[in-house]
Amino acid sequence: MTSGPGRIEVRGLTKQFQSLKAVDDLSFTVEAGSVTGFLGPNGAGKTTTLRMILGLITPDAGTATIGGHPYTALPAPAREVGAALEATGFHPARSGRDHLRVLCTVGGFPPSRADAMLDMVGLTAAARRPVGGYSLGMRQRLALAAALLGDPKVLLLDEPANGLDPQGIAWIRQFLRSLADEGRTVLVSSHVLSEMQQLVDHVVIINKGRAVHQGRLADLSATTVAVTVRSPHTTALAAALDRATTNGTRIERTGPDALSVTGMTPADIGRLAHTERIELHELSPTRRELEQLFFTLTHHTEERN
Ligand SMILES: Nc1ncnc2c1ncn2[C@@H]1O[C@H](COP(=O)(O)OP(=O)(O)OP(=O)(O)O)[C@@H](O)[C@H]1O
Repeated sequence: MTSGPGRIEVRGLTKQFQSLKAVDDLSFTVEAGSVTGFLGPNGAGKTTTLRMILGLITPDAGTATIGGHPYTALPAPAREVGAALEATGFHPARSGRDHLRVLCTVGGFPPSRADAMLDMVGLTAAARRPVGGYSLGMRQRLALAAALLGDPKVLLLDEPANGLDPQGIAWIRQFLRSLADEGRTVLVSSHVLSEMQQLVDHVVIINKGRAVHQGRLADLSATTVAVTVRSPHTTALAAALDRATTNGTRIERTGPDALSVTGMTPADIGRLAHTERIELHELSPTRRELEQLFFTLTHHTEERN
């Protein structure tokens, strides 16, 4: 099997808890150099999948590999994969710095990594304070620092933006982007889709344990992009658009001087208006929010079930 370094491959992964199929024949691939959002509503099976990728739960069927190997078969897993599954499990009386230094000892990393990572996640000022006094956002940063200690090629983060304020979300967005730009694989789960819109470039969307969509976020938005067109001559414009349309084009009148056009680019519409000598007052694409797309996708799967 050929597999690039850092590529995560999930094939037919299935896990049943009593009568509940938490993960159901799930397959997806995450490439190095990207930030991929692993998205789905509460209970969709995201954490269970991450735990199976990390060898913490045994699947009933299917495989999950990192760089072509199951996690448990990696020669130095802590140096290859960093994971932050939940920002709990910290000893409340221990300082953030001591917490990371313990992990350095366990993982065989030089103790200097602890301070370097605290600096990287912006926790240097709080490094010597007990973790018990940290906010949820600070714990998220500490969990991220812990995941990065071994300088791993692959990062698996479960809801890393949870508890961060808008400034923190902006920070993590840039931080994860820079990690991906260094060639790392970053897989980030979330059920808060609005947080992910600016953060990820690829998405794997799951619902009830099954994949409902995967691909580039840009492609997902582009498929449903609508163009708002304003003109004092909407009737003439609609007629011209109608003559020029292909199968996938939809023209809706959204106001006395406005049309919404799906299936044509702003450039196509502008060119046509120019040729037909129709005055335009606005020509703007309106991308559907990820959240709205997500509800459409999960609603469709529910209808199928
Ligand atoms: N150990 C377990 N025993 C029984 N059921 C479980 C167990 N772990 C998870 N589940 C159930 O499996 C389903 C999927 O849970 P999972 O935590 O993977 O979802 P999730 O997408 O991560 O959700 P959230 O966003 O709420 O964390 C849920 O219905 C959950 O209650």
